Amino acid sequence: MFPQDNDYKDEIFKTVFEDAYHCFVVVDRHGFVTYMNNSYCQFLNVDKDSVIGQHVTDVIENSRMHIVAETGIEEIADLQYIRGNHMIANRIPVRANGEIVGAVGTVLFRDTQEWMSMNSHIKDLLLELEQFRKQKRGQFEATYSLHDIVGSSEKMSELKEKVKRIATGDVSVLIRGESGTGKELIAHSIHHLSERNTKPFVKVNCAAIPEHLLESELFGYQEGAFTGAKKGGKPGKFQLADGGTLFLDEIGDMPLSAQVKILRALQEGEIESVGSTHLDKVDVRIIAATNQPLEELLKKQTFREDLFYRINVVQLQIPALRDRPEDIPVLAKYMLHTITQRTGKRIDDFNKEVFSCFQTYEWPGNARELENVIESAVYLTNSECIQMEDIPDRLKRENKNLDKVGNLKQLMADFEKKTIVQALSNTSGDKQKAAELLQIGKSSLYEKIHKYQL
Ligand SMILES: Nc1ncnc2c1ncn2[C@@H]1O[C@H](COP(=O)(O)OP(=O)(O)OP(=O)(O)O)[C@@H](O)[C@H]1O
Repeated sequence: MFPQDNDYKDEIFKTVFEDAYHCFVVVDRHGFVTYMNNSYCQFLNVDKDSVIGQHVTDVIENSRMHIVAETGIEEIADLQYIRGNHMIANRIPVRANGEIVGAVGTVLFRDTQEWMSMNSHIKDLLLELEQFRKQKRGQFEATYSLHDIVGSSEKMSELKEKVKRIATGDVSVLIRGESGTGKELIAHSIHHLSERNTKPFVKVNCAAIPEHLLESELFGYQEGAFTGAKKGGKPGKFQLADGGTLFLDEIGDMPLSAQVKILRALQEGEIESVGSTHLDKVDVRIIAATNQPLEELLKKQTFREDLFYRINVVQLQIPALRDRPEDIPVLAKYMLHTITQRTGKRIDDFNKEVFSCFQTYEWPGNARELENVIESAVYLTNSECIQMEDIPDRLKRENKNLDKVGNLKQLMADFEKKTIVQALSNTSGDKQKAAELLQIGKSSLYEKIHKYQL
């Protein structure tokens, strides 16, 4: 009981919650932060006012608070990796009138020194455990989370919101976007935010496996199934991903024979390994990715319509880098930071001219191309700031052309015309499909076709 009829209620509350060593956070049933105490804000180095109302996954690395607020299942003494350390977290659902209304989380540590010695001990043990796990599972883990996806343009913010909404639950997701836009990164993040995040994340690159090996790669094989088969057989990616997520990258390159089997696995939850006489039950969530126009493949009958509808329950479209130039500076700085951390080089900025080149270049290879350009510049440069001579000529050429043309209106019209011609050619002249591809209305497309006399 509090002393003196709760006279000091506020002071006690302040001491227990605000200034205690323990970190406290409260989220609502959708995972949005409603309270965070001073210790937690200091520890995370965030501003107290600005965290309120943010989604907890945007504030706390690897948080599972939103999952507890959704499932109502408490998690006690769970190890959570935050800011380079393993902390011990308790997450408890809050109920009111029989319904879950949110969750309270605490991160426990007494003082940094004590924690550091305990943490290094745990780190050693975890490292050892990790080695065993990796040997056992062959590194089937999602290494990236939503925190690794840099970009605050409206398009990327909307995308990240959508990722958060669809991550929990088992709905199949189709991620679309040009090469190098970050499709794999998004797939990792979905897995990370889902209830399956303690289970394997297994990637299959459908384009990289020869057709005759794809079936055994996906579904495994039994001992003696074919000449050269391993003793004891081999599990396939579906078995390895059981309970977790299977990421089918470049699904547009999947041969028809494998498509039938995948469909059965998704519909019935059953697979048949090569040489087996029985079916095995599997429980996997499918995330597929492609940069191919699947609708075109349906028409050409190289992609099954039933499989398309099965995997296309939720679609995420990742915008090309050229369509969100405001993300380029922050992405470039982030990449520079990670590359210099890895290589130990002391380079901390870009020359202004380099930035302006970055923003006018088309980036056909998207974020991957940007990453490669920065990585090569880091190796080439002699200064602490990336200079024009450190970046490839192709980036400068586009910039010069732009200077020469000068007339922005004309330049934009040329680009629009070129893009429409390209869209019409990609869709074999189908205007409805071209409008969908360009994400504009059909009547707007007709107007532009008329305007450019196409
Ligand atoms: N928004 C982003 N923030 C940080 N890094 C990014 C972002 N988008 C992409 N990257 C980086 O760019 C590289 C390419 O990303 P990723 O492999 O996910 O692209 P992809 O669309 O799957 O490519 P592909 O279609 O060629 O398989 C990776 O190194 C990734 O870390």
